[in-house]
Amino acid sequence: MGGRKRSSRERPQGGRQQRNDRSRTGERVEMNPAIHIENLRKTYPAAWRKPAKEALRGVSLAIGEGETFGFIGPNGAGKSTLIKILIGTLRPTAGEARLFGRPVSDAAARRGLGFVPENPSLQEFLTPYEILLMGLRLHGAKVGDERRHCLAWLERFGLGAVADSPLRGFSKGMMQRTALAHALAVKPRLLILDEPLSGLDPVGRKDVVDILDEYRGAGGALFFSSHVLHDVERIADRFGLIHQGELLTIRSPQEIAADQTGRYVLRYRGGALIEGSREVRADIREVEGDSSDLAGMLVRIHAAGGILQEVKPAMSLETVFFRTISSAPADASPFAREDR
Ligand SMILES: Nc1ncnc2c1ncn2[C@@H]1O[C@H](COP(=O)(O)OP(=O)(O)OP(=O)(O)O)[C@@H](O)[C@H]1O
Repeated sequence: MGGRKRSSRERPQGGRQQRNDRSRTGERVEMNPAIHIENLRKTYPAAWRKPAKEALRGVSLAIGEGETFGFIGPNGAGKSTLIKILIGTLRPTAGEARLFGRPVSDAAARRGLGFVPENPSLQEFLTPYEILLMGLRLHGAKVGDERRHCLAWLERFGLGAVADSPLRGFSKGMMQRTALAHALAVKPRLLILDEPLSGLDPVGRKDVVDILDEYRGAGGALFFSSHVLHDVERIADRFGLIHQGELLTIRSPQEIAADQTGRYVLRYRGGALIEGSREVRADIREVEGDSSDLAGMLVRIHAAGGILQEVKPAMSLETVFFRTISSAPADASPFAREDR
């Protein structure tokens, strides 16, 4: 942590120390990127009354040191399968996965890797402090005063007051925050997070996004999965969309934003309904219009006695993203409704 924070515009895509090598997918990549995946396939074998399942169908991807990559996809798309292969707990059926140039089957590849699964299961008789301390020792992280280091991270995640209380009785969000603190405390050069915000309340989500943004600003590589684009769009340098085991597209937030249609929704409170507006909740109204008419809409809302609450693009980023890579109508988007 620490160090000067860079904005996503300052940061080169693909992370720092980029060279002009090209992968088979045509991306500029480093010699030893944080993650390198080549034509990865995974088929779960058939089981009793269950046919074989092709969960990954030839995924190729390179993520540079210092890059933040969001892996987005609906339920069952293959996100967790790919993450399990990356952390070495699942063997691919075919293809190759490397961390910092080493095959994931090599234990040394995982040195400096911080990982948080979707539903972390932590030993309930341990305290958050003990969990973090174990992580430091396992990773051989050199931090000076271990207790102070661990407590600083626990405080960062709002767990300072319960640092020495057994995890028994912790809420799902507190477990998630303990697991995230554990992953960050080991000073990882690569963080892999499966649905890092699941189980967190809105305040917890914002805190975690801020902490991840800081980690990313200090140059760490981050690979996270999510089915909610909205929460994590701020921190990713690139997003990959996976659907039915195939990586359909990779885009930057800037490219996604450029795909917006130029139509906006203005939400206002009170006053009268203006032409084209509709009441979405008691006393809350929305009107949609073209960006060229934004000023006009504001004037009409003001004249009707309304108070502006929000201006947002007419389509959610998730809808734009999905439309970009698919001819499916927006309504058929398989993503979580949370993002709307
Ligand atoms: N152990 C398993 N045996 C058989 N099929 C599996 C197994 N694990 C996952 N699958 C199947 O593989 C596909 C991909 O699952 P995966 O868990 O990777 O998706 P996901 O994108 O992480 O989904 P979610 O967002 O719901 O966690 C799904 O169809 C799932 O049912």
